[in-house]
Amino acid sequence: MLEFIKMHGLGNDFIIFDGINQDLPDHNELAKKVCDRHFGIGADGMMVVKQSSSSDIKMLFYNADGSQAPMCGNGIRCFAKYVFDEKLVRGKEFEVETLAGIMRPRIISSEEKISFIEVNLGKAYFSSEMIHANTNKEKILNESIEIDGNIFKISAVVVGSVHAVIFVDDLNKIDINVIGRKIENHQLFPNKINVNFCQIIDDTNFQVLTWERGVGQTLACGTGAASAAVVGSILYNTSKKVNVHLLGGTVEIEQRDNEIFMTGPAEVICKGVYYDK
Ligand SMILES: N[C@H](CCC[C@H](N)C(=O)O)C(=O)O
Repeated sequence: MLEFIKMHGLGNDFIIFDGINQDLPDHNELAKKVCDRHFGIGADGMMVVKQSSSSDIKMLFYNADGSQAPMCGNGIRCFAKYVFDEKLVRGKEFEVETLAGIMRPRIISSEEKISFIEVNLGKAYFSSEMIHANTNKEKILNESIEIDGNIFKISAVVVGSVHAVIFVDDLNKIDINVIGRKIENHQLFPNKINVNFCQIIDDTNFQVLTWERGVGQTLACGTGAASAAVVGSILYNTSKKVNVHLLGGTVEIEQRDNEIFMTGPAEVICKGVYYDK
């Protein structure tokens, strides 16, 4: 039996296991099983808490299909609430080691069910090499790609994880289940990519639809929202502080001192034991 907590950030939901005080089986297999919405607990992703040698604590993240991802924005807010509430870290500001480097959460308000958390996500990177993009171009910024006869202007960026950002005039015209999947698996991105369709409402408000690598459509993506905010400020000179509205709610993204800060909720759904065998 494995103890777990289920949480969500803006409807992007996760199972978290303490991997310090209990032994866990193969993480990739476990993620696939617990995230299954019919035969498992049901979630978009799974996180494991581990001890870190370089930071206060370490987060491992897995998608619902069992693949490992470097980082998750909504996930790390939930992770931060969990390790703070369980006193696995000391203080309201701490460092979390992830495969994408060190992230710095700060607990802004803390209640049993819901807390608000800011996370310093670090910098955005555009190099095609980091994105593992199949191109000679140094970066992919507002490049045209054709999907089913339609041209999309795509930008690719690393903010914790890899993201494609596509600005469109009208999100209602996007069939994300078709186009999201095609861009995720496009030959330009041999390692696949998360996909964010973005409509600018005004200088400080974006609407974003998310398609996640290894999951499918989700209600929100924190690092995707941050990617949209960064690309928007470069291409359209939008504000350095924007509210990104997603299907599951709103996250605030601020760029200051060359770093990206994400602020939003983390909410507990339930705790329980998972019968692995
Ligand atoms: N939902 C997450 C991102 C997960 C990224 C993952 N799907 C990948 O394969 O990179 C977020 O809130 O930032």
